[in-house]
Amino acid sequence: MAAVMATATTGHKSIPLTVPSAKQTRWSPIRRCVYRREASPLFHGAVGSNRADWQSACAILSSKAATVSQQPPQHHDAGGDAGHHLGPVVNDHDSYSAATAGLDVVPVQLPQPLTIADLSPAPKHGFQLRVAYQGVPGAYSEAAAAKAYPNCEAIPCDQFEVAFQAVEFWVADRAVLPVENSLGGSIHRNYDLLLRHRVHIVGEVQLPVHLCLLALPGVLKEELTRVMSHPQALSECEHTLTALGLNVARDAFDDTAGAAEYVVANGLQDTAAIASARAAELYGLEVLADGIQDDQGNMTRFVMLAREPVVPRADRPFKTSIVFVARHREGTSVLSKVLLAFAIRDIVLTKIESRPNRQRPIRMEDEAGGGGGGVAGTAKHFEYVFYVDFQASLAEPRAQNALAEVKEFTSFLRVLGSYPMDMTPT
Ligand SMILES: O=C(O)C(=O)C[C@]1(C(=O)O)C=C[C@@H](O)C=C1
Repeated sequence: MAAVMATATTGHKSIPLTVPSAKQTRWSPIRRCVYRREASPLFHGAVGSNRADWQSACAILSSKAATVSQQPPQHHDAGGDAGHHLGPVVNDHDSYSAATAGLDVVPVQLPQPLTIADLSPAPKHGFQLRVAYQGVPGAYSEAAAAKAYPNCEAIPCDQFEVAFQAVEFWVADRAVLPVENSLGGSIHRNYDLLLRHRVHIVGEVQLPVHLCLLALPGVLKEELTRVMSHPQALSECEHTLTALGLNVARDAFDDTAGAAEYVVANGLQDTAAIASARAAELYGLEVLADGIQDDQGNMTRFVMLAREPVVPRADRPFKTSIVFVARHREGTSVLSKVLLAFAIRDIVLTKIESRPNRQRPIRMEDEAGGGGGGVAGTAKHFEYVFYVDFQASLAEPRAQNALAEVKEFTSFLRVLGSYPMDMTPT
């Protein structure tokens, strides 16, 4: 599957562009895509509708200016034709045009995912907040970015880590990344990356995830031999897929919208993608089934990341996220001591996650309870890094006192962020 992912998301490279507007859209080269004429209702009023604005605009915003004339994809050299401000058309899979031929779609330019190679130097930009997300346009993460920062310039990234680095290297002002889903559980990769990167959680956003089964126009459900999507999305609808009679191969892909794009790019008549209705619009697929998530309340929680923390306040509901490693002498009882530090102060814990402590994955303990040396009768404990979210602001003395106590039991403690809770009605 790795090869599949590489083709879809890293086959094209971003090229620096010269644009007359304030922005330098390194992440907005041209590529062949398909696009329906209707603008998405998701993103309102964020960009002008003239062609130059549209070409210099970001992923999300370009959808607003969707009414482009039917025209073949154009080829330009970077910096060649200043009047067009287009990067080169990247067409390393000519099957794309074959696949789209005959479909009721028009070519469109969508931004390319930022790759690790695109991260320096930081581009100049105007006034819009630049928000990095993982995936391609039409991904749920793009919708989460738009919900978190309604008029933002959304920057697609091909990997979670690239989105982290985009913020660290000032290519983006924020990143919006998924951390957990109500059905599929935690997105562990992002927990691990939170520890490795010097960014702060400055907010959270919860997004209802409405999954659709998408296929090329004319394809029937009965013809499908494979569905592909982000593993999280596949796990969110596994029972419904079976109930729909789709006991077919399920292939993992980098992101939901990327899977949709891949189906179109390769003209796959026997493969469906599980992705958003917006991805169907963007890439010209048909919705075979709508709302196929196993639970209608399916929800993904994203965190907003920035270089600087927000100042904690006590006048509205806040959440605080911490990560810690137990002190060895506390042994395995440290977790209960930490939990008690919150419980006695009436602080609600909303989430606990444990991840392997890769610095020291195993701890030996002999029968007497001390450090063992690999002799007979030595217990081997897995060592963890614990992530805890609790419902209080760092501005509150009870939270400060709880953390002071937690510090006693831990060899490492970091506050990942104290930030406003997402209180938007579902
Ligand atoms: O693939 C996407 O569209 C994403 O935004 C990623 C992601 C995830 O990582 O959980 C986000 C929300 C959905 O729950 C499924 C997938």
